[in-house]
Amino acid sequence: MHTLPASDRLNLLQSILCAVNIGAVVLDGERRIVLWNEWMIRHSGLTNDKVIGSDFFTTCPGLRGGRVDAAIQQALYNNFPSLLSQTLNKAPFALYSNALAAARHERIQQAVEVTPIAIEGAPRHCLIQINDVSIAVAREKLLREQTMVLRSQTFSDGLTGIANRRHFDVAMEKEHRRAKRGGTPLSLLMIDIDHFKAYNDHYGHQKGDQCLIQVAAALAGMLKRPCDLMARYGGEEFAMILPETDVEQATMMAETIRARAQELGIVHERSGIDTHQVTVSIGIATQKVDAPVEMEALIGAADRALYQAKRAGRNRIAALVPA
Ligand SMILES: Nc1nc2c(ncn2[C@@H]2O[C@H](COP(=O)(O)OP(=O)(O)OP(=O)(O)O)[C@@H](O)[C@H]2O)c(=O)[nH]1
Repeated sequence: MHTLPASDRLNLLQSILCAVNIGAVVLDGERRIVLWNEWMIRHSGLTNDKVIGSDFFTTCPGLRGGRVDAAIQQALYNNFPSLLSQTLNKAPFALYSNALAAARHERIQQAVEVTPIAIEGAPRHCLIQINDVSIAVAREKLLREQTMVLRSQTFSDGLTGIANRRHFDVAMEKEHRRAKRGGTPLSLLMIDIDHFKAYNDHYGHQKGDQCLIQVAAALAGMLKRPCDLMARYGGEEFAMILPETDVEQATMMAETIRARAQELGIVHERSGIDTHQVTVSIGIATQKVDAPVEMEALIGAADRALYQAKRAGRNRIAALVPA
């Protein structure tokens, strides 16, 4: 087997340390820098004549007392290697991909590994390896953002932008459970645009869509508390979940919504009412604190109340207590 003489082997090792695409720093037992490879020079701007032999924490003062410091102690004094998670440690070393990034203080994203090194006849040293994980971090960030967008799309209605039926189902179940557990009232409003088929037939589907968008935005804008939810329940029907709201408060809210929809002044020649405006009918159901019901019973009661409001002439509200 052909082996290189010791001096050539050293040269080879040095060339490898220059060529590798990671940062490599070696500290002696006194935490003095004994190796600072080309990658480190390129990305730190600190040359070997400045760093070799110097105290590591004088050269990198920002690292004193932090996780890298603890990892170095673990390696030198306890002989334990450490891998510093990128998410917890962001970018500990002042390393930059180029001069522009340095001017903007945009550090390379880093994964840092600290390993103890045994050297024959000398106190233990440690090797610090720094990997540039900027691309992986950027990709992760993009994926997270895309997931957020997808999630919000999954829960919002494509036409009106308010919560969709799926969102309603999830929120309703959560609020129903919360009301039962906390012993609080829970109200549900079913809101339906009156004579909407006639509106579509008279003005066309596109105008119908515009009407839905306008009504949805106006009604959703009336919610005041973060746990209230207005959703498109289906077609021209909306549902409003009002946690911690008793029947009197829900009735007041429904009446305000009915009036607000009419105030929008959307012309509807076939509305069947003298003012020829788009109106809504609203069914209210409230689950009382002392008489909790199944969720389906609450939704059913709101539906029946809506039907009552329609039967009574539309542009009005009706309330039912579920049993
Ligand atoms: N433009 C538009 N129309 C829709 C949409 N979804 C449902 N509709 C229409 O909404 C209308 C609902 O009609 P109906 O259920 O008969 O009720 P209505 O005419 O509003 O009558 P009442 O509810 O009894 O006052 C139908 O003509 C549907 O085509 C939509 O996304 N866009």
